[in-house]
Amino acid sequence: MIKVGIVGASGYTGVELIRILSLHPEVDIVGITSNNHEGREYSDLYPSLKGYINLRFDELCEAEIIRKSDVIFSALPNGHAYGLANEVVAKNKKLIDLSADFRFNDFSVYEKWYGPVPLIDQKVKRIYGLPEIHRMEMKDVNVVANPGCYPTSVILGLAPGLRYGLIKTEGIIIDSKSGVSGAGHKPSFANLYAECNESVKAYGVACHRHTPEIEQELSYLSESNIKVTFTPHLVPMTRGILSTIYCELRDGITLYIVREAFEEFYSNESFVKILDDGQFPRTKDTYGSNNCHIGLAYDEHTGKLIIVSAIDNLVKGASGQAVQNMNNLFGLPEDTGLNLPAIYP
Ligand SMILES: NC(=O)C1=CN([C@@H]2O[C@H](COP(=O)(O)OP(=O)(O)OC[C@H]3O[C@@H](n4cnc5c(N)ncnc54)[C@H](OP(=O)(O)O)[C@@H]3O)[C@@H](O)[C@H]2O)C=CC1
Ligand SMILES: CC(=O)N[C@@H](CCC(=O)OP(=O)(O)O)C(=O)O
Repeated sequence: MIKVGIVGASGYTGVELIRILSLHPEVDIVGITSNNHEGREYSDLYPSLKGYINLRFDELCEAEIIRKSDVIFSALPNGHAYGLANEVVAKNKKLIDLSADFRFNDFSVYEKWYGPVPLIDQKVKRIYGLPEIHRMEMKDVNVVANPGCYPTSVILGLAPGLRYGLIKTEGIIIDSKSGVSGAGHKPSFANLYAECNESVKAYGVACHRHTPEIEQELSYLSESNIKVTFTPHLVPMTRGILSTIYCELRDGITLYIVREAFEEFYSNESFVKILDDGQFPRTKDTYGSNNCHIGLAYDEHTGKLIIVSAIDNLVKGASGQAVQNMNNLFGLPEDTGLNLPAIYP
């Protein structure tokens, strides 16, 4: 059995990790930490998991959680995973970090958008953990940077078109919408019921910190320097991300060619589903699952390709993808413990 420790287990991605891992056939959860709930029974905080986990929260002690675990999931806010990574490397264990701390190839990009980066052990070998793109490079790493929720939906939506050179690299526009759980469980005025309910708002317009993450991976896929227009929106629902992406086809490329390319690119993937012609994703159809649904259309009027992609931000956008990465790190079939359809209706 793989011994798993979860730091930041009391947050929304933490509780989703425990929902998934408590049913994983190869996992034993050996330790959970929180900032404010030390000593408290997990199911006392989250009764939905009563009978599935029988642990109390520990105070976060990096050395202790690393000692008893084979792999640590860090579900802490940005900026907290560096110390853990250094210790993990020293003790020859693995870290899957759900924050943005290790997502950037160039740490100066992180510093510009998030803040200072402390000294990192040169032996930290890390990878951007979007398995559909990077699983082959995952073998020898000790730190997996789990992707952001918006970037997951966007990169999966654009990967085949860019990898096969079917779409133009300039002028890509991304309109994304997220449920409120994307902001975590930390209370904030902006996320109060009366602020979010019956309201939709754009935020982070022209400055959201997921823009450079999206650009890094799209540039990698297309082997060029891609800039995108990315606008996220907050919508009054709990879970889910829907991204609508507008781009231009290269000369001679048709929707038929694009659809064939998407189907081929994802033909061996367990979690990415290309919808039939004329069908478009709904967040409801991915709710609680690790699936990403993608729909495609060609707008004759403007000559644009429109790609619509839906995920559950807490599953494929965070904890499900993290477990997918763990399965890869430990040589298990990638869908182990994850092969559940969405909850519907
Ligand atoms: N929510 C989402 O959809 C997604 C989130 N992420 C990323 O995953 C990470 C976790 O997100 P999420 O679960 O939503 O966040 P939450 O705010 O819900 O949970 C954060 C967790 O970190 C703990 N924590 C907070 N501050 C500290 C601190 N200073 N020292 C130690 N522990 C601390 C909290 O403890 P306590 O409960 O005691 O406060 C809690 O366990 C973040 O980096 C986020 O950016 C990535 C993709 C999607
Ligand atoms: C709705 C909402 O607030 N969403 C969050 C997404 C947070 C996240 O997952 O981002 P990192 O892991 O990169 O910090 C936001 O826009 O900040």
